Amino acid sequence: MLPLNQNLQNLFDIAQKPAKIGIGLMSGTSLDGLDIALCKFTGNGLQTRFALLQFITIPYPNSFKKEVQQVFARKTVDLGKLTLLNAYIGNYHGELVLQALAKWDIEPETVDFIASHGQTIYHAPQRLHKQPGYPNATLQIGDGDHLAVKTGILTISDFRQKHIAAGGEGAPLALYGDVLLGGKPGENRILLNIGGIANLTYLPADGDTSKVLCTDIGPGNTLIDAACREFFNKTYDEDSNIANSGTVSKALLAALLDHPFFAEQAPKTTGPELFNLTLVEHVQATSGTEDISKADLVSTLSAFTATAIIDFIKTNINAPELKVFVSGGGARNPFVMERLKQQFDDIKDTGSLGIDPDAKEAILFALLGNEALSGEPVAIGSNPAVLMGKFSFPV
Ligand SMILES: Nc1ncnc2c1ncn2[C@@H]1O[C@H](COP(=O)(O)OP(=O)(O)OP(=O)(O)O)[C@@H](O)[C@H]1O
Ligand SMILES: CC(=O)N[C@H]1[C@@H]2OC[C@@H](O2)[C@@H](O)[C@@H]1O[C@H](C)C(=O)O
Repeated sequence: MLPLNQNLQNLFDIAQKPAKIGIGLMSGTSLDGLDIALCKFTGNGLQTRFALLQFITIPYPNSFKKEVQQVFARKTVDLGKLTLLNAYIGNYHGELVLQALAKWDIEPETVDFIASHGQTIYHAPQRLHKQPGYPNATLQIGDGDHLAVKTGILTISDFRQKHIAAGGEGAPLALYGDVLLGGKPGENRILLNIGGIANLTYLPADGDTSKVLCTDIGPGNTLIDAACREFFNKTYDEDSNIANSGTVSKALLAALLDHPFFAEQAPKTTGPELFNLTLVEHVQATSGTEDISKADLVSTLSAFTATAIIDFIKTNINAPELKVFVSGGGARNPFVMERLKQQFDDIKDTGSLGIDPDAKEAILFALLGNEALSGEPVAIGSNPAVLMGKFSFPV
C-alpha cells in the first residue's frame, strides 16, 4: 500500500484522536464580529462531551462592516467586490484566529481543527426565490483554504451546502448541536437563539426525535439593528434604551405579523433578504403608519421580534411545563426578554445548561467539525442525516 500524503496522514491521525481541540467560528447576520470558541471534544454523536476552553468575540471595525454590507443580502452586487471579499474574509478570519490564540497563549500547532461558518451573504431558500427549477440555495464566503494556509490548521468550512444537497434549506444547523448537547429526558425544552434571525429547537421530554422541531421563526435583532443604524446612527439598541423611550404601534405590529412567512409551515428559514427596512417601509405604507416616530418604530420592531417568537411557540409547540433556554445577542435585549418572560414561566439563558449564550453558535460549528472528522450521520426525523463541511489543508 502506498503511504498517505502528509495532509491525509494528518487528517487520519486527527480523526483518530480520542480527544480533539477544535475552534468554532461564527460570523452571524448581525455582522457584529467574529465569534471564536476553542473547545475540547471527546466522543461524537449522542456520546459527545465538550468543554469550552476559551471564547472571544472580536468586533469588526466599521470599515469592514461597510464593505460586507455592500454585498450582504443584496440581490444585485458588484461581483468583483464579492470575489475579493471571499478571499479577504478567509484570510482575515485566519488572522483573527491567530490573534485570539496569541491572547490565550496557545500555540496553533496544539489545535486540531478549525470549523468555520464563514459569512452568509445571501440565503435563498425556494420559499424566497420562487424560481422554478432552482433548488434551495445559500452562500457563505470566507474561503476555508485561506484560513488553513494562514493558520496552518486543518480547516473545515462551508457546512450548509451538504444540508441543501440532501434536501434541507441549509439552516438552521442548530438542530444537530441542540439534539447532541441540549436535550434532557423528562424535560420539554426549547433552545431559542435570538441572533439576527430568531430560531429554535424543540426537544421533547420523551426523547422522540420524530417530534424534534428546529426552525427559523422570523426576525431576531436584524430589523431593530437596521432601524438603529438608519435612524439613530447606532449599531444596535443598547439595553433597549430607544425601544423603551417609544410606544408600540399596534397597527404596525399587527400588519407586520400578518406577513405570509408566519403562516408557512415549519421548518422554514429566512434572513435579512426578506426581513429588511424595505419590507418595513412597505408595511408602514399599507397600514397607514408611516408617520410614527423613529423611537416608536424601534419599539414596534422590538415587540415584533418578541411577539413572533411567542406566537410561534404557542401555535406550534403543545407541550406542558416548557423550559425555554435563550442564547444569542437578543438574550441581552431587555425589551424583548421582558415580553418573553411575561409568557413563559420557566425561561433562562443557556448558561444554565453550561453553554455560554454568546458562544453557542460558534460551539455548534466546532461540534459540526468534530462530527465531520469522526461522527456518523445522525437521523433526526426527516432532517437530512449528513455529515457537513469541506476540508481545507494547510499545505
Ligand atoms: N445590551 C444589549 N442590548 C440590546 N441588544 C443587544 C445587547 N447586546 C447585544 N444585543 C443584540 O445582539 C446582536 C448580536 O447578536 P448575535 O451576536 O447573536 O448575532 P449573530 O451571531 O450575528 O446572529 P445570527 O444568529 O443571526 O447569525 C446585536 O446586534 C444586538 O442587536
Ligand atoms: C443562512 C444563515 O446564515 N442562517 C443563520 C441565520 O442566523 C440565525 C438563523 O439565521 C439560522 O438559521 C442560521 O444560523 C444558525 C447558526 C443555524 O444554522 O442554526
